[in-house]
Amino acid sequence: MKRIDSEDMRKLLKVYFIMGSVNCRLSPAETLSAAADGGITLFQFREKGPGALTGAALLELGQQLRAICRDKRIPFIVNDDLELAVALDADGVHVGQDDLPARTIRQRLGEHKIIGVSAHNPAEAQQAIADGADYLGVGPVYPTSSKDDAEAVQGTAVIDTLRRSGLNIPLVGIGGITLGNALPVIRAGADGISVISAIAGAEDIRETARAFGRIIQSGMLPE
Ligand SMILES: Cc1ncsc1CCOP(=O)(O)O
Ligand SMILES: C=C1C=NC(C)=NC1=N
Ligand SMILES: [Mg+2]
Repeated sequence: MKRIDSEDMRKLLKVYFIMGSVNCRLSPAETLSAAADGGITLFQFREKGPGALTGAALLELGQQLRAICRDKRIPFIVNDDLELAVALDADGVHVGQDDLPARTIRQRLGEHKIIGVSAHNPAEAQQAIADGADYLGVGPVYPTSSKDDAEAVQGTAVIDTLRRSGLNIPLVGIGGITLGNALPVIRAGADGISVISAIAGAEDIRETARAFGRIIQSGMLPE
């Protein structure tokens, strides 16, 4: 089996929804189903922060969300936890700079699984690419309240800098992204946007996900 093609990876990154039980207004299952009906292109199960589930409850929620993604034909990514990803037969894993290196994940999961790595500068980006990452998560682009240990807010300049340094790897922006500020992230060179609260906390989850899709699609069109 070979690695995912980068153009296919770019398509998956367009509207990349991330969530865990602590982020949801409705139940996680209702939230994910509505986001999926709104056309999200990729999902990441990220059970983290105060009140996050652990043990059997974590596994059960993961199985429930994995089943929804299988049903809706949306690839299912697990944040941080390689063993949970294996237990849930996830399509991939996303790791930060303080998690297992992508090289180790690749050896454990094999070529056909998706590996994403958080990067904040060209050096971290280059290392992730050398380690076999399929995409980078770059941010926080704007202030966020969904990650209590987020690195410094960098604006869209961080994406611009990575692209100007010649990096062509599939890349998604993340951090405080809303319908109102998503387009600059695309204009700076991201292949898509990654969102927790703007979708999970939305009044109308399906319509909000759909609106992100329209913005990304329109933002991609040449002027
Ligand atoms: C996981 C993560 N990594 C950088 S910012 C962030 C949280 C993004 O959440 P939100 O979209 O609600 O700002
Ligand atoms: C920290 C993160 C950065 N980027 C992505 C896509 N997911 C994450 N969990
Ligand atoms: Mg992490």
